[in-house]
Amino acid sequence: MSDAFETGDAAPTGAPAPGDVLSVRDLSTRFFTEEGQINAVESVSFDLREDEILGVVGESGSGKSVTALSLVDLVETPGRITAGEVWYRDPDLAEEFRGNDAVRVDGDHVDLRTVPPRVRRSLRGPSFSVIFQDPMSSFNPSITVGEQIAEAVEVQRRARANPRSTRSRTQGYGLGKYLLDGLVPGRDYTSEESMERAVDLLGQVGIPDPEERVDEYPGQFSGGMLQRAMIAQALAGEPDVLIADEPTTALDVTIQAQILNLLKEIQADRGMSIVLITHDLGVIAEMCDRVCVMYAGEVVERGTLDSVFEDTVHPYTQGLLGSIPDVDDPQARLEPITGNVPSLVDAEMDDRCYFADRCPKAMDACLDKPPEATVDAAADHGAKCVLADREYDPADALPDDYFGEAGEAADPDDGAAAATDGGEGE
Ligand SMILES: Nc1ncnc2c1ncn2[C@@H]1O[C@H](COP(=O)(O)OP(=O)(O)OP(=O)(O)O)[C@@H](O)[C@H]1O
Ligand code: NI
Repeated sequence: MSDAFETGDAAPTGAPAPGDVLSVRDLSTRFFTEEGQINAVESVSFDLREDEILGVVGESGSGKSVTALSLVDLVETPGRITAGEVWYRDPDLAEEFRGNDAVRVDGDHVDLRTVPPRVRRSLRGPSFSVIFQDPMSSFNPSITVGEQIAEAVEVQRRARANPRSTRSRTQGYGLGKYLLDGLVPGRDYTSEESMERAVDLLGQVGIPDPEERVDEYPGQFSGGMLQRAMIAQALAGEPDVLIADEPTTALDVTIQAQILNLLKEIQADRGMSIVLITHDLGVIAEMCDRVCVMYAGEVVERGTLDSVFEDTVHPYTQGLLGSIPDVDDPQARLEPITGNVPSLVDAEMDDRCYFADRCPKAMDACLDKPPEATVDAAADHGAKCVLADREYDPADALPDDYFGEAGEAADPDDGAAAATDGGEGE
């Protein structure tokens, strides 16, 4: 046991367990903008277990994507990870850095925040892969889909032959924003073998006639087919962890279901772990083993799907659950959570439960920031809410107008956008 966790307040979920592929501890990511410091991710902790799908859900602007980018070290300026640990299980990597004073190693886990950036980059593809909402912007339109997948295969092949050396230099356009520092892949870059593998992968993700489609350009693919191609590309490196950020949001409902099924199959066949980001609790219910609910940059409730859905503690989670369309009664009125997502500008954030101003059960006690309380240890269920420890008593409710005008219509697209001057550092 290293001293890596002797960092003051106890991380809610402790040291990484052997079955955790990823253990995130107190991760914070900030954007330092002219409007001030934006607390996009605030002390987030969770574990990703072997062979599971972990859902991350929350309204727009709750920090889901920035959390994903933080995991793969792709936060761009003016953003920066300001605190926390990202423990990744990799026995070889752990062995390589054991005894290195600058790198935190714990058993088979390595804190990726402490390894050299070159090593972190080298893990994208073979260890982590990311798929995004919009496959169109992630493919280079002037290179065939096959070549772009073959390039990802090549990257992986070279990485195997030459661990942690030049692989990032040659990473291609395929995953666009993600495999950043690429040269333009071309025929001379992609061997026949890797093209064959690309055909193979396209077949595996359910693209008909892969031998022909491999030579087509991204523009010739439908949105659903391109999303499949993107998944094929993400699989090229045979990653342990697949991070899927709203992978179906841009697709129509039938195609959405197909892509989600595909992800589920892939997960089961390969025993990989998936972080599935969505704003749709219905998708979470279909897909996930465990769930993290995010609000205003924080994980406000997390645990096994059953426990979080059945013994819901946080009124925010309850609100999200209340807004799932009922498949049996699609005409039923949904109840959106009223009010807006809060500003994440540091100077504007009160030191209280961030949901209190929208919460139907806000009490005096909510004016202090609630730590994460255990709801059900066996279900790994915790909530940052005073209701984890006590029953709601209407007698304790804050006056209706406590936070000013209540009952504004929910508008998930604005809210966090409102920013003013006067941000200050930590
Ligand atoms: N480049 C940036 N500069 C400044 N602020 C940013 C930047 N990127 C993200 N943010 C802020 O970080 C916060 C979290 O954004 P994030 O994209 O993670 O939300 P999300 O939960 O993924 O939302 P959505 O469901 O809309 O994708 C938002 O307040 C956003 O404005
Ligand atoms: Ni997002």
